[in-house]
Amino acid sequence: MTASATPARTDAQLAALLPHPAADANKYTRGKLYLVAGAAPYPGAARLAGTAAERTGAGYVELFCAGKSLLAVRCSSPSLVTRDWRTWHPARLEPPREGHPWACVIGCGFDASPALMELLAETVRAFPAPLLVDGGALGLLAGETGLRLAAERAASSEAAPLVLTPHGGEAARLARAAGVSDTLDAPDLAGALARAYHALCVLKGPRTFIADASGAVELMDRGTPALAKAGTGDVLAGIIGALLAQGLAPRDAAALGCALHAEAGRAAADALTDICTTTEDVIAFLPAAVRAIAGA
Ligand SMILES: NC(=O)C1=CN([C@@H]2O[C@H](COP(=O)(O)OP(=O)(O)OC[C@H]3O[C@@H](n4cnc5c(N)ncnc54)[C@H](OP(=O)(O)O)[C@@H]3O)[C@@H](O)[C@H]2O)[C@@H](O)CC1
Ligand SMILES: Nc1ncnc2c1ncn2[C@@H]1O[C@H](COP(=O)(O)OP(=O)(O)O)[C@@H](O)[C@H]1O
Repeated sequence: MTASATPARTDAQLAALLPHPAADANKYTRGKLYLVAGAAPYPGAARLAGTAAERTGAGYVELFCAGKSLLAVRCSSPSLVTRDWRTWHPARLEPPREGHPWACVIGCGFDASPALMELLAETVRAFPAPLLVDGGALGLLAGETGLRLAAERAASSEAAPLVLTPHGGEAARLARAAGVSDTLDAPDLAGALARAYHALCVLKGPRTFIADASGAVELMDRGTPALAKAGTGDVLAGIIGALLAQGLAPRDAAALGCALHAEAGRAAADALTDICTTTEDVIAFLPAAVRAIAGA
């Protein structure tokens, strides 16, 4: 039987979640996003996620990427603080201080290299604040080791939340690894993945379903086929990551993030046509999305 998804939230409900900065804000109180992304073949994915996070209000985005991606990202996005991911050691981080929220996004532009499995494992084990897993890292998570790491994270005393943002292909891999039927309807599949991986699951597609392990599923269907372009998923990961980094609860960050992403796609398509909209345009039209939702 298909789980029934609750309808998308109203703009007024979403507007109440927008993280406007306080008058006395600084870049750390606005929220820090650690972004572990961009293997050598995919520096663009790291840049897309990072700049989308900056546009969504994160005060500080620190990007850890492959040595070979460093120069490309640094030259194209000087405001991203960009480091070699061999210096990423989440186990050495002290938990964030009160009023200085953090989050981490890992996996945009990951390939299947075994060294990246170690990076992912250390991050799932030790990152002490909300963690979003996207892109190639979802393929690495899809296996016995990934299932065990997710269960251990959920059982640890801090139990900082885990968020997964698979597209249909990534969801099928996660499902196979967990013994979940990948023929389930999307809302049921999202719920089954949430339970199997002890996570909030944002199952992306023309209609996006946000499910948690309790069985609650929320529908977001305000997108546009103009969003069917390489890299728009990396943009969504950066947007939701920035909202988590600003202290929103995972369900709220996912609902608002998906709505902003969809609305930015619509605003870009209105201005530039559904044919000509590029992934970079989706980031450029995030202000229009914020205005549309804030004006509700
Ligand atoms: N600019 C950059 O640097 C960019 C870098 N990127 C990075 O590339 C990495 C690989 O990510 P990826 O998504 O390109 O490839 P992969 O995970 O192998 O999945 C593709 C397979 O899944 C299947 N599939 C089924 N349903 C699907 C669906 N709804 N949506 C999409 N696919 C669906 C599909 O099968 P098909 O439908 O063709 O039968 C196909 O065989 C990742 O780290 C990402 O971050 C990209 O974001 C692009 C911009
Ligand atoms: N036809 C469509 N209608 C609405 N949204 C779409 C459509 N196709 C794709 N999207 C959205 O675009 C994004 C694509 O993400 P993903 O497949 O992960 O791209 P990538 O891996 O290239 O970054 C998702 O947020 C998805 O919901």
